[in-house]
Order: sequence, then structure tokens, then C-alpha cells
Amino acid sequence: MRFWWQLAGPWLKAHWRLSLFALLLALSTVFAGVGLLAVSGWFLTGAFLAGTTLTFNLFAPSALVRGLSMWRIASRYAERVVGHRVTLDLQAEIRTRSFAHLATLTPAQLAQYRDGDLVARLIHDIERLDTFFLLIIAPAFTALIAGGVFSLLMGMALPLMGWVLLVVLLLAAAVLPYLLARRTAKAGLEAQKTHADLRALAHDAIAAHTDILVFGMSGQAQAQFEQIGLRLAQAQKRVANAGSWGTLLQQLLMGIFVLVLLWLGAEAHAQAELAAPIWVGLLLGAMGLFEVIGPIMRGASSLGAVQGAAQRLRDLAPAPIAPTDAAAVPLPQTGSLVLDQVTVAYDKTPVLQSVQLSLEQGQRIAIRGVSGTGKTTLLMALMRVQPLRSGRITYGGVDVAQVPLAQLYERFALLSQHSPVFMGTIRHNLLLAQPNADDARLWQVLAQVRLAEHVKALGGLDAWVGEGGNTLSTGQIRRLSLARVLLSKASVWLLDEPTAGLDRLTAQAWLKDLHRVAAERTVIIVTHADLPAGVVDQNYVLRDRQLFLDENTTN
Ligand SMILES: Nc1ncnc2c1ncn2[C@@H]1O[C@H](COP(=O)(O)OP(=O)(O)OP(=O)(O)O)[C@@H](O)[C@H]1O
Repeated sequence: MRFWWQLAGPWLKAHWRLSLFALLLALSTVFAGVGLLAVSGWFLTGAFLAGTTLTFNLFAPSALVRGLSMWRIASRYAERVVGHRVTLDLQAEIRTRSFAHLATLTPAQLAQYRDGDLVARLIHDIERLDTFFLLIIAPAFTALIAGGVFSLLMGMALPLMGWVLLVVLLLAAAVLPYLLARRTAKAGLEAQKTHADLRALAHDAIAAHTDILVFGMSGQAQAQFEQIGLRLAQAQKRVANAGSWGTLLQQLLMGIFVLVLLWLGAEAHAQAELAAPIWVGLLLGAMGLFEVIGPIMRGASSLGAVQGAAQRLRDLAPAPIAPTDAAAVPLPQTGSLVLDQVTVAYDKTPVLQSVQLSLEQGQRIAIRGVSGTGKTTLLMALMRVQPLRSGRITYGGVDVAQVPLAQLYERFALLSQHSPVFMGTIRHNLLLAQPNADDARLWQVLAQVRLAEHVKALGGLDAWVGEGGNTLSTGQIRRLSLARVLLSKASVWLLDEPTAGLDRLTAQAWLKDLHRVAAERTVIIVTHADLPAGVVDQNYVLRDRQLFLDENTTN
């Protein structure tokens, strides 16, 4: 559970007093409950015997019963309040840390996972880790301390009984849960994985809904759902079966213990070594203790799933690539952009090999090339999204690998091929690039990308664009993303297919404006489109992993 500790440890260390208080309150509730049962047993037996001997003092036990009842109520209330606070805050911490852990992944690492699987890891697996404190740590802690103290008390009355209780408690609260956790580990992991498969399939099916219908694949998709659903049910059944067996064995063990206790107590009572009220009190107290131990089995049967969830989250980012911000050299506001012997590879074969490029501030170029030659990869390398295998990229003479990432993103703005529109308003989507921009500036960029009229028709800047911009057309989504880039204060614009999805007239009109809008910015446009004259200063072509100046294309 090292991974769990990595996520939860800092919070627990920082809030150890509150966490300990929550555990002590849980313990206090157990003591009050067990004490109540023990005293009641003692009291009732004493009272019964008093009927025959008239020597029993009723006042002390009845006051104790009332006191313990009040203590139990108050303790339980406080335990719930503090326990929930710890559990919820810890959950928030685990989630935040898990997200931060995953945020270090590069797009290449993310590309190895299906969307649905990633969502399952982010939601379902993290949810599993949340339960570790509540279902495992807290019950184990209370059972250990309360069991130890009660065994000691029982040992003081009758040493053999104390030892027997200790052994039974160790078996019921430690050995059996341990065996159960081992037994359910594989099925727990399988359940987590299958759950993720089901989610991934649901995502794929929603994304490809129209194609599934058109190609008549509904039956096939349904069969796949059924098959995975069955696998999930089987894994969950295996966990539930093992859990039931564990609980049965635990109950049997406790039943046998009660019989042994009755027998040992009867012997001791016959030899006048143990008073009857104490005997019954200890018996009921031990039975109260067993009530506390029961939930440990529930935690133990979920331990496999918790472990599986931790493993899946750890696998996702085994060695997060930390931004190399160590040296933290400042990046100049403007300067020449130079790629020196840049080589980039996703696997063994490089996509870009010893690429050379040198651009003065304010220069605009287009890069063309057959699909799959590495144009997008080049932009990703410039944004430090894709690491270089060798070579370096400098801006204003500073190696961009040495600067804080946030600063790089202030200087370089990227319009990626799949730039998204986020759920919210037009204003919300634009302000992401420039939080302080006023309405006049927002309308200005909307006009520049030829979207102002449509936004007015939608109801203005506060018009809602729906999830993924589903109230906008593909071309409108593209223009809104483009407006976001125009709004940024970056000195270098990297535009990957900026006019994709735009009709020819709109595209040409916007491109003709580009030099005016870009002003002194350096612009790299990756495109397959014909550009109007004057849009760029130079054309390049990416071929055979290298960048060549293309003298034949004239714009
Ligand atoms: N995350 C990745 N993992 C492995 N290979 C990748 C990854 N991304 C891209 N590639 C491969 O790298 C090569 C270059 O891809 P890239 O997207 O840079 O090409 P492109 O020139 O921009 O193509 P297009 O014009 O179609 O957008 C392709 O062969 C592609 O399969």
C-alpha cells in the first residue's frame, strides 16, 4: 500500500491530530458499547442473584449503565462528525494528488490508453482508494486496541480466558481477513479491470453510435457488452463468495469461543474463582467486541480491489516525466526561434531527424508535407509536449527545455488539430486564454475569426455552447479555438491546420487578415491548404524526416 501512502501520507502527516482524534473517537465508541454490554450482563446477573441473597448493590451498576449509554451516544455522534470530516478531506486529497500524478503524462503516454479506461482509472479506481481508510485502517485500529484491552481485563479475571480471547481475536481480526484479502486479490483486480473495459466500450459505442447503426453492428456491440458484463459479474461474485465464507468462518470462530468461555467460566465459577455477574459481564462484553470485528471482513474482501486500483493508477504513470524546470532560466519576450539538429521519436525510428530551422521574430512560415510525415510532431516538440531525443530548440538564445513550462506557454500558443471547446459560455472559452480581456477585445477576436455575427445571433458572449461545443458546427468550433489563440499574449503562434472545417471563403478571408492580426508575432502554420499571397514569408516542406525550404510554392 506504498502507493496509497504516497497519495494520502502528506495529508495524514499534516493532519495527524485530527486523524488520531477520529480514530480515538471510534475507539471510545467501541469501549462505550462493549462496556455497556459487559456492565449490563454484570448488572442483570447481579440483580437476579440479589433476589435470592439480597446483598447486591444495585445503585452503582445502574448508574454505570446510564453513564455508558450517554457516553456511547455522544461518542458516536462526535465520531461520525470528525470521522466524516477526515474521510472526506482525505478523499479530496487522494483525488487531487491522483490527478496531479496523471497530469504529468505526455500525450504519447496518454495515447496508449482508451478514453473510457482513463476515465475508469480517474473515477472508479480513485474511488476504491478512498475506502482504504474507512474500511480497513479505522476498523483494524479499533479492533486491535479494544481487543487488546479487553483481553487484558479478561485475563485479570481468569488468565486462561484472556489468552483464549487474544488468540481468537488475532484469528478473527487479523489472520482470517489477511487470508480473505489474499484470496480476493485476483478477483478484485479483475473486477476493477473489467469495470474499466465496460466503461471504455460504452465510450467507444457512444462516439461511434452513428457508424454502429449504419454498418448494422448493434448486435455485435451488444454481444460485447453482455460478454464483459458477465465477466464483471463473475469477478464480483467470486469476491462476494469469498467474503461470505470469510464471514461464516469468523462467526463460527466466535460461536466456538462463546462456548469455550461458557465452559471455562462455569468451571471457574464452580471452584469459586469467578463471580457469576463478572462471568456473564465478560461474556457479553466479548460478544459486543465481535460486533466491532465484523466490518473488518468487509474491508478485507475489498482489499483486492483497492490493491488493483492502486496498481492501475501506478501503472498509468510509473515514472512521470517532470518538466525540467530545475534551472528555471527566464525566456525572453521576443527573439529568434531556432531548431538545431532536432530529432524526435515515438519509438525506435525517429519521426524527425536532425531538423534545422531558424526564424526571426515576426517571420511567418507554412509547413506542408504528406500526411504522417511529422508536422504535428514538430509543433508538439516546440511546445515541449513531445520530448526531444536529441538537439535543442532555442528562443531568443535560451534553450526552451530550461525554462519554466508556464513561461513557455505564455510565449508560445498552440492551436492543436483537436483543440476543444469547453462546456460553458463563449466568454468562458475565450477568457481561458486571457482572463483579463474586456468585452471589446473579445468581440474583436471574434470578428477576426469571422464568428462575431453568429455569436450575436446566439445571444452574445454569455451564450452557452454545451458540452464539447455541441451547439456549434465543426467550423465554428475551430474558429472559437482560433479566437482563443489570437487572444493570448504569446509571441509565437503555432497553428495546426487553422482553416480545417472552414468554408473556402471564410478561410481565405481570415488568412488574408493573418499578417495584420499577427503583427510582430512569429507564426508557423501547418497546413495542406493553398494560402493566399502574402500570408507567409516562406514555405517549407517536411519530407524524409527533414525540413526543406520549398521554393516552388509561391504565396
Ligand atoms: N503518440 C504517438 N505514438 C506513436 N506514434 C505516433 C504518435 N503520434 C504520431 N505518431 C506517428 O508519428 C508520425 C507523424 O505523425 P504526425 O501526427 O506528426 O504527422 P502529420 O504530418 O502531422 O500528419 P497529418 O498531416 O495527417 O496531420 C505518424 O507516422 C504517426 O503515426
